[in-house]
Amino acid sequence: MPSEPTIAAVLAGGTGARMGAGLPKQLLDVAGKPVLRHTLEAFEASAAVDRIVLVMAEGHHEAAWNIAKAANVTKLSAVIGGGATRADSSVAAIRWAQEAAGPGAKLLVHDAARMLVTGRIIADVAAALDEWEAVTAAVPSSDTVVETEGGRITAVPDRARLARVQTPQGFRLGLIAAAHEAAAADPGFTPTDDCSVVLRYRPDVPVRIVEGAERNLKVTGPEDLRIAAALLGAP
Ligand SMILES: Nc1ccn([C@@H]2O[C@H](COP(=O)(O)OP(=O)(O)OP(=O)(O)O)[C@@H](O)[C@H]2O)c(=O)n1
Ligand SMILES: C[C@](O)(CO)[C@H](O)COP(=O)(O)O
Repeated sequence: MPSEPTIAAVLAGGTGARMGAGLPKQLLDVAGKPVLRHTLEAFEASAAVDRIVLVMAEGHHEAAWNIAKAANVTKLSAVIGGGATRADSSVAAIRWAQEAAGPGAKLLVHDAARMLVTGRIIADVAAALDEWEAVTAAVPSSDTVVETEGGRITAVPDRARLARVQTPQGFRLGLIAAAHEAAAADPGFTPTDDCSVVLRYRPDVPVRIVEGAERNLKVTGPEDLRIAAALLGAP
């Protein structure tokens, strides 16, 4: 019996306002290639991924297809529009995946901005979905992280219990679709990732952690572009 497909949902639907470049940061060059190309190449190269759906800001779909073509990304099946928030863009990808595959399919949701994701992380997240329904890459916190209010520290959680969450985050499609459907009816909840949607609406489902990597950084501001270039050994 053929196994369920694995679909990578690459999210590039944001404005990139914190980059201040006036265009989506995924179109900026790092080490001679757009951020988006680095990310697409990682998923293209992964034997764990069958198809890619790219969520792209409106007005930039043609540019995205051109980047994929230049990189010979044959797994890219669709470029679709996103939403006002990251969660809305996730939902757009989930809806596309539901049309393309059954509820047992694996969906790997990834920030296009995490352009240095490794093949090992992608493979580990996909493999963990053979056993678990929800999985995320994460790294331990080497900083002490505090809770704050009004410029004052209100709590210092035990660092040993903290991790910094990355993407890809992997889900069985039926689970993440149902969790986001429940979240849509809750206007007071603005999740910053997809695992928090599962934790809130399917608390019975454990969210498994697999080892991420410090190099799997999220390109958010201008200095992240310089860090990513340095990690790639660019002059
Ligand atoms: N409406 C949105 C918002 C974010 N994202 C994607 O989610 C990832 C993480 O978001 P972030 O780094 O915050 O991206 P931006 O929203 O682009 O940046 P900013 O917050 O500076 O506007 C990015 O790959 C971004 O493109 C998305 O697909 N749709
Ligand atoms: C999903 C994420 O990358 C996990 O760290 C992060 O929450 C995305 O946040 P952003 O505000 O959309 O950059």
